[in-house]
Amino acid sequence: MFQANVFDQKVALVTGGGSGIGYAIAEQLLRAGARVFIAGRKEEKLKKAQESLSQLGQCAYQVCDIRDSEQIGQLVAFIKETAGRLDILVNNAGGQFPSLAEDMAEKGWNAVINNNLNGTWYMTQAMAKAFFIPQKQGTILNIIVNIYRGVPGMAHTGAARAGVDNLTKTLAVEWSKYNIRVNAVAPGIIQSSGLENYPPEMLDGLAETIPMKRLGTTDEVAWLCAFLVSPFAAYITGETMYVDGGQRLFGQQFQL
Ligand SMILES: CCCCCCC/C=C/C(=O)SCCNC(=O)CCNC(=O)[C@H](O)C(C)(C)COP(=O)(O)OP(=O)(O)OC[C@H]1O[C@@H](n2cnc3c(N)ncnc32)[C@H](O)[C@@H]1OP(=O)(O)O
Ligand SMILES: NC(=O)C1=CN([C@@H]2O[C@H](COP(=O)(O)OP(=O)(O)OC[C@H]3O[C@@H](n4cnc5c(N)ncnc54)[C@H](OP(=O)(O)O)[C@@H]3O)[C@@H](O)[C@H]2O)C=CC1
Repeated sequence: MFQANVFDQKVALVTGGGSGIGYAIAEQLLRAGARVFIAGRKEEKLKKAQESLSQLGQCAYQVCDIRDSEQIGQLVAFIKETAGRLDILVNNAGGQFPSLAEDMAEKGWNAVINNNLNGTWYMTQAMAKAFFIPQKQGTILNIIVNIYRGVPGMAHTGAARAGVDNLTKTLAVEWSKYNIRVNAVAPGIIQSSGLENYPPEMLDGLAETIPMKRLGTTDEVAWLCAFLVSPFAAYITGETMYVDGGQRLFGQQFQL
């Protein structure tokens, strides 16, 4: 999408870069010249992704659970040792499970809040303190979900992602003095590995509930992400952009 040198000398970290949307984001950044680190919980997945992404440029992986501060500290050390700096953080790692609000166990609620809100925060604060604030420069991009009309059928993730949406605005203001931009992207329903976590019957007829009558692709999300972390978006901060084929404005989101 960009010329090959847009991210020359830039170092990026994509959490959840071993699959789906995160992989597509890593691919776009590499194609435009960035050096890219990917992180996730499953080594086998990361290794396979890194092998294929390395055909496009410098790519390394590290196992890191975004909920674990010790592992985040090890990731900071790894990036410092191997690249010496970080310019771009894409908080893409996340997930949840469908459940009616009244059926949700306390443990399940906490697991989803911890993964999507706390994990994103731990990673953001650690990378800002280690790199962006001392460098007086950095770009953070948070991947959330379509929260425009709430998230019926997944109240836990709606609450967690709305927290990240608001954090995006707050940090954009607080950290503008360090020349750090903070934005978010809210994908609609995207044809990616992530959808394998949902029963196929939940996906039946879903395209009809979207004005564009189709699901999005991982590239269509990644193109927007690459733009938002690029110098072409230098004056955009505190913004959440939807890439959803108009879904947020139209029709029924979930069969409840
Ligand atoms: C309409 C169609 C779908 C539209 C999609 C909308 C757009 C969004 C799409 C995406 O986000 S795609 C990405 C999808 N990827 C995932 O969702 C990842 C899947 N899940 C996980 O990563 C993990 O399960 C978790 C949610 C982060 C939780 O992991 P953790 O290891 O912390 O907890 P667990 O020990 O697994 O579970 C704790 C607790 O949570 C409850 N629970 C977990 N899974 C389910 C489930 N499938 N159904 C019901 N409840 C669940 C449960 O209470 C667990 O405790 P125990 O009962 O196991 O003791
Ligand atoms: N696909 C869709 O329709 C939509 C997806 N999204 C969001 O986009 C993001 C990417 O989803 P998608 O690519 O579709 O799905 P995937 O399930 O393929 O991607 C999720 C990634 O996050 C990683 N991950 C999850 N939890 C953790 C954790 N605690 N620590 C580190 N890594 C973690 C996973 O890696 P590993 O298993 O190795 O830990 C995986 O690579 C997610 O936040 C998702 O919720 C938002 C809206 C719609």
